[in-house]
Amino acid sequence: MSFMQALRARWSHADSLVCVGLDPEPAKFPAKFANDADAVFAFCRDIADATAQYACAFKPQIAHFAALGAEGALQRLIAHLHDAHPGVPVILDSKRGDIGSTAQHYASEAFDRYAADAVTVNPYLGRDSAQPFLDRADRGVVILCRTSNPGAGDLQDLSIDGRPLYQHVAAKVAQEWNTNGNCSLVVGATWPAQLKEVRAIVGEVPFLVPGVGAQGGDVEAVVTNAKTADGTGLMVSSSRAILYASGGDDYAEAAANAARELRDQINRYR
Ligand SMILES: O=C(O)c1cc(=O)[nH]c(=O)n1[C@@H]1O[C@H](COP(=O)(O)O)[C@@H](O)[C@H]1O
Repeated sequence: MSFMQALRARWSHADSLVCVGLDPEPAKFPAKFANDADAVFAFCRDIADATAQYACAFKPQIAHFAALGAEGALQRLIAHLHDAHPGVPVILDSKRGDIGSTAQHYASEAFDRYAADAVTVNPYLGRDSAQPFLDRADRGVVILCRTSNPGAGDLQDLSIDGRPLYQHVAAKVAQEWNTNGNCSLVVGATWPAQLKEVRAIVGEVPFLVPGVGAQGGDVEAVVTNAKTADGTGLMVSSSRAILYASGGDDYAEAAANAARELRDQINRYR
């Protein structure tokens, strides 16, 4: 099953548009992990197992593992996600982008080494830099469009031919890069007006929407501005607000509650 098929099936079967972000920060782990040499894997596994029923996707963020020298834990975690939760697609958040000959290796890293179903990609180097990812028709390519951070507009809002750069990215991806139907776009939850504008440009192309929870994005505004006609089209991603909902022994239960509450809040506006 392709990433897009899996995502659509999951939206429907789990009745959820929640993407659970897996961004391990050992300093925030509960005390019981203090002497656990495999804490990064064990903590993320516990969170994933507790939240899977509320998730349309998982999104491990690679820098959180690589900075700790924990790439092996990331590899085992993704293998565990596939084994234990086979219907839930995994998006590797690595925001890659480089000349084509190097990008091939980044695509292989995401899809062959880590066995991710989808990967985040930075489009700044242009079409040939994204091509090795786009060519993997069964995998998802999640392309940065209007990011959630405060400085998103520094470059993404620069006006070119009368409209901002991020709108050019949206139009190019939807009309030219999406020949395999495997593209989605990152648009931050912190920018409701831009969510609406991009939705109007790209039709049914799915959005990855980070920025609810710790970054303060408004769930109602996200869903009403960015859902598709059938009330789907979104992977609303939250990491810290789920992962660190409790610093105590009830961390997994608290994470499950946070994911369920986010699902329910989203579903109120679909
Ligand atoms: O591509 C992403 O996932 C991403 C894009 C973006 O515009 N903003 C953004 O926050 N992210 C990622 O989404 C996650 C947000 O984490 P929380 O703010 O803790 O929910 C982090 O892993 C970020 O790297």
